[in-house]
Amino acid sequence: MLFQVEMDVNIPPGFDPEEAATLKAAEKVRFQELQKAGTWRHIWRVVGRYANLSIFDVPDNATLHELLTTLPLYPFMTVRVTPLCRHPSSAHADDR
Ligand SMILES: O=C(O)CC1=CCC(=O)O1
Repeated sequence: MLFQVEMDVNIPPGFDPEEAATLKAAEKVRFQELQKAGTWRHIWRVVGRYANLSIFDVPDNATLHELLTTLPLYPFMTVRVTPLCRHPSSAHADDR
């Protein structure tokens, strides 16, 4: 199942910069694992915001929930999820 996921990251002012850097590095590592696995299919920066717009490919809602809530930056994120399905005009066989 495909999902559009928009993540806004809000690290509060005054948060320890070293801890923030550690969390960002851990987030990148987790992202790269999930990208290699084909689970985190796409990511784009949202212009002008500390936010990304991503496409996830996961078996079900519960898997996505587990995955998102265990991301290192999750405690600082506002997450919006939009379930997607294949458009009848799509030429991409891997859209599901
Ligand atoms: O920078 C972000 O939008 C948060 C994030 C998600 C994956 C990653 O590497 O950083």
